[in-house]
Amino acid sequence: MNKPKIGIRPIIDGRRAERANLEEKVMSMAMAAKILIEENLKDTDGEYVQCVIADSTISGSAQARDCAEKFARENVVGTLSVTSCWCYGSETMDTDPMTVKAVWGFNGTENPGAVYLAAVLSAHAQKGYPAFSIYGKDVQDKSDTSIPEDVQEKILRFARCAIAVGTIRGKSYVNIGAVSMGIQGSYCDDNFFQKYLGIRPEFVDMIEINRRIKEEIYDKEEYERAYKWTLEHCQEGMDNNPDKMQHTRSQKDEEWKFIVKMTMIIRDIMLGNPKLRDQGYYEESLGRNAIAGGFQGQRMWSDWQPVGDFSEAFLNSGFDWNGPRKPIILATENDTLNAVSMLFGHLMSNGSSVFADVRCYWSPEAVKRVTGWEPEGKAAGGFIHLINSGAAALDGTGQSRDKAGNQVMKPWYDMTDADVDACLRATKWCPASAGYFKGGGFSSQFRTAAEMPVTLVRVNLIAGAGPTLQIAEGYTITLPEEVHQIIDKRTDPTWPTTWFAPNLTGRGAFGSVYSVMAKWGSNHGAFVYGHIGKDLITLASMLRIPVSMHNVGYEDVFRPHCWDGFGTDGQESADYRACHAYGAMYR
Ligand SMILES: C[C@H](O)[C@@H](O)[C@@H](O)C(=O)CO
Ligand SMILES: [Mn+2]
Repeated sequence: MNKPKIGIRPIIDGRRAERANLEEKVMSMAMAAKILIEENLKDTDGEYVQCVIADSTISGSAQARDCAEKFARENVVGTLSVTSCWCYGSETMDTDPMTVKAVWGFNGTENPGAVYLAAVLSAHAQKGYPAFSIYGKDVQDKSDTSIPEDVQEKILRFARCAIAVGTIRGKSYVNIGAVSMGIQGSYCDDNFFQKYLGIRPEFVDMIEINRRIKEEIYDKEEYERAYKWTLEHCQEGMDNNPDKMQHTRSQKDEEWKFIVKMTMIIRDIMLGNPKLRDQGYYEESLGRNAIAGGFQGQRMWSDWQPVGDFSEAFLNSGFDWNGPRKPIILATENDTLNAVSMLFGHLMSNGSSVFADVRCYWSPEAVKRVTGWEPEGKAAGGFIHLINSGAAALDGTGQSRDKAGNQVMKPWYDMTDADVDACLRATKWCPASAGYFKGGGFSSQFRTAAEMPVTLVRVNLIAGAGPTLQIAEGYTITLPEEVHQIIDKRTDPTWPTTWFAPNLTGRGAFGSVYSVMAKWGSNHGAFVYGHIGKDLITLASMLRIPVSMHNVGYEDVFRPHCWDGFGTDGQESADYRACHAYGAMYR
């Protein structure tokens, strides 16, 4: 596979007499940027991102063409033009409308790279090609070949987000089933996926799962292994159903077998499986080139078949019976917009995304009234109950540990056997709530028992405004045991619970926890590990999705330079105007 790459364009003054001493400097900047990216940035496969450098320095349009040809062959999705000197803006710039662009101008004054930067950015702005501006805060000596820290951060953020744009381009979104319970996000918007993300939506009827189970279209050797592993590692939890609604032991035993097969089948529908080819199922073996998908579940499935919770929970986790593996994004209730939220979070963290109902704001007063406990510390302003109706990536237990022993959620490729074990031990599988889910199955029950920095994300579609993004950085918090029990039991205690306290800024949407909840765009959100709001803001600007609400500091907002041409004060409204002016990336 020709993976997306970052292309580096060393730019130079065309006057050969002048450039002799510059050639080396500009090439050394290109090389330094390549090394920085290749040594620090991993893609979602856990592989280091690759860069290509133009075959020659670029002083004008002939060399710009040669470079563009090379980059097209190499699947370059983001271009970083670098220079330490004055060069000719509109003659050297990258004019390929499909690449994401940045320019790094060396901050020195002998041969002013930053003057080129300013000039070429004005050309980008005037021609309508958004480009990110990178330029160090402090003047460097001409002989200094190091990349200052502020420049490093910008180069890496640009590269991470550009690679994400290239990773999703040309992939598919697989809707398994149709619309769940009238949830609007579950009406897959073809226009949004195709034009904003470059992703092709596809539909597969849920009956396909039954067909593959009935006709045994799955890898039987893997199934035996997966089933055995499941019996050993997945603890059955309490049956919360009234006695007469409980399924019998033998029904439950059959349901376990069914849900393991169903998980493999959904994965195979999305990604394919060469083993199916050996069984004579060539078309099935190909899969659907999915980057994400969703499962309708309620109601036409869950009214008579085991719920999809086991499948959704494991596919979204950073591991399964085969050990650590890349999360396979699968939205609950076919909420396509939450799937995109999960996808964005995954692309920025290389870890799992946890799907959740944004269910309830617990004010400090309400907590006190119901439990007698006065919230303190991070809970002092109240908190939000994140709880999906039965499925969540097991990474959300917060049981993985970093080297220092802190509880974290990790990029999947850093997960150890001990992490996997700990996540499994913290999860119970409770028979699904029979009132809601007549077909049985098992819900993943856990509580996030860790204080972790996380970012809650949601993509919305707003008539008149188009797609928008909401970002809330904050912390998962833990509550005193008794308090947790009292308020968790007010809803379905067989579901996975996370208590979330967003970081407050004292202003606007982040003036209070209440306001964060009140302004959330839908019943769902997805959280990932870390405070990745600044990465999401950069990614959203590349895809021309305005951010309607965020709690990231002004200094950390990094968008294409021309965004400032739409206003530098009220960042949100300038973002909307810029996104509308440039429009979706793929027309
Ligand atoms: C069981 C219920 O139907 C839940 O699935 C429902 O509250 C939701 O999750 C809505 O998003
Ligand atoms: Mn829901």
